[in-house]
Amino acid sequence: MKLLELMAQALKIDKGEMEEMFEDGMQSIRMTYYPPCPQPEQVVGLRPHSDATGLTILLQVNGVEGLQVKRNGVWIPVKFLPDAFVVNVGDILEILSNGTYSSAEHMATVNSTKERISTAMFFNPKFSAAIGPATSLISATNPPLYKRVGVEKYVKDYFSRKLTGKSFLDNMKIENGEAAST
Ligand SMILES: O=C(O)CCC(=O)C(=O)O
Ligand SMILES: [Fe+2]
Repeated sequence: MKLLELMAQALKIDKGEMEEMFEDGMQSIRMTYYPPCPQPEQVVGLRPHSDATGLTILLQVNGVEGLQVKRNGVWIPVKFLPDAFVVNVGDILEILSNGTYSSAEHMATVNSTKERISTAMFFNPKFSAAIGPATSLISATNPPLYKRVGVEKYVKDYFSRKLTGKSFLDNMKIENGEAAST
């Protein structure tokens, strides 16, 4: 919550609005085991995606590298730092910040000799909240770029789609001329 509050401060989002969304929010965890593969270039560990979350805190448990982040269209391997977490901005934070923050597109590769274990902790708004650009940010000069939907619908829609890169987030974008409240 502290991290989210500091982000609200940096983004000039009303602190109360951030608290209202994320306090008593949903948290989940995914542990992934990537076995070694003799031909790592032939397989994908975890295919390219952005997390649909607010924030993801990732621990690369056994120090084996494999995480890659897409930046300006190029895949960049993330260096392993002992005793450090990787913090990923998720789609919900991109929406909330009305695009000021961009959710991180990432993937995981496998290693030819070493197994790899990662633990991702996902921080999400509470089920009764709505996901949309922060109302404290929206003005005539900063119109909403994303739709507003209830968390329940957001989660249902997310799990009913095939995930490729950031395609789910594209679905949340307001097309030119489309009403902001849909
Ligand atoms: O294993 C990793 O480093 C990435 C895991 C991940 O992106 C996820 O669980 O969403
Ligand atoms: Fe992820």
